[in-house]
Amino acid sequence: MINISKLEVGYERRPVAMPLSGRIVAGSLTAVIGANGAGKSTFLKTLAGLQPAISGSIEFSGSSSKNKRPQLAYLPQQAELDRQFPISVFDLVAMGCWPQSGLFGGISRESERQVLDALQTVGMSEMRNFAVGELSGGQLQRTLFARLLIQQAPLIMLDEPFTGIDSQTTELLLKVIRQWHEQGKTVIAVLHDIAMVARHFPQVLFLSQQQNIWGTADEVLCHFPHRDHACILADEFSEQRRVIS
Ligand SMILES: Nc1ncnc2c1ncn2[C@@H]1O[C@H](COP(=O)(O)OP(=O)(O)OP(=O)(O)O)[C@@H](O)[C@H]1O
Repeated sequence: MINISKLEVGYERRPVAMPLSGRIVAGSLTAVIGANGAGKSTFLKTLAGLQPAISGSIEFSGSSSKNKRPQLAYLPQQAELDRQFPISVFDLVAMGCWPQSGLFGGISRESERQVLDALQTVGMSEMRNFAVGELSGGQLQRTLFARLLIQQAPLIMLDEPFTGIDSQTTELLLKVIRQWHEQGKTVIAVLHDIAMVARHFPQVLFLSQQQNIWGTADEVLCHFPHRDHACILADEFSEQRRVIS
């Protein structure tokens, strides 16, 4: 369980969104939505401990040591990745074993098998010796999901995992997310496609400069008259069904 209280996220003491309070229940599947610049990525980075909070608190309960961030797997936006880093698909996925193997340790037979299994799950087995720089956006995203798979973290955070990704890859990766959910992992994903959120994400957090709304998909998405839209525009939000701020 993650308890969030009066959390302000932003840069150089300047908040980029309204203070946020709520909780993320263990095993839940949450979409974070909002217009461009609403603070979704900043919120996710703050939750992951990659960005300091301006004020408020984030408490993790249920992990072995009280209020210690549990092991988490974080997928940044593709734009933040260095595609030219000289590494093969196999080695990029094997980096997910570092917590077990250490930075300079070779990977065990068992880890090697896990890497190959993960590559198979995302349909990248035959490209395992390709350099990452040679991959298409969809192939790179499959590879990064394979790395998330072998990290075996109970908490998974995904920042716009489907932006610019082809529909076949999106369907495959949505299946991986569904499996994580069935295994009881907590998954939080920043998304833009409301129709996809409505279909696949039971919990939704809507961030905006004016207010935040957090609840079930029905509670939150009823504010959007065009639930079949593929993107969220700030002026699409309907005030009439306001629930919480
Ligand atoms: N490193 C940074 N330093 C200062 N301001 C930043 C930094 N990164 C983002 N911002 C600003 O913080 C605000 C929120 O950015 P953020 O990336 O969290 O929004 P977002 O909701 O994820 O947007 P998008 O949907 O476009 O990815 C924006 O106004 C952005 O310009």
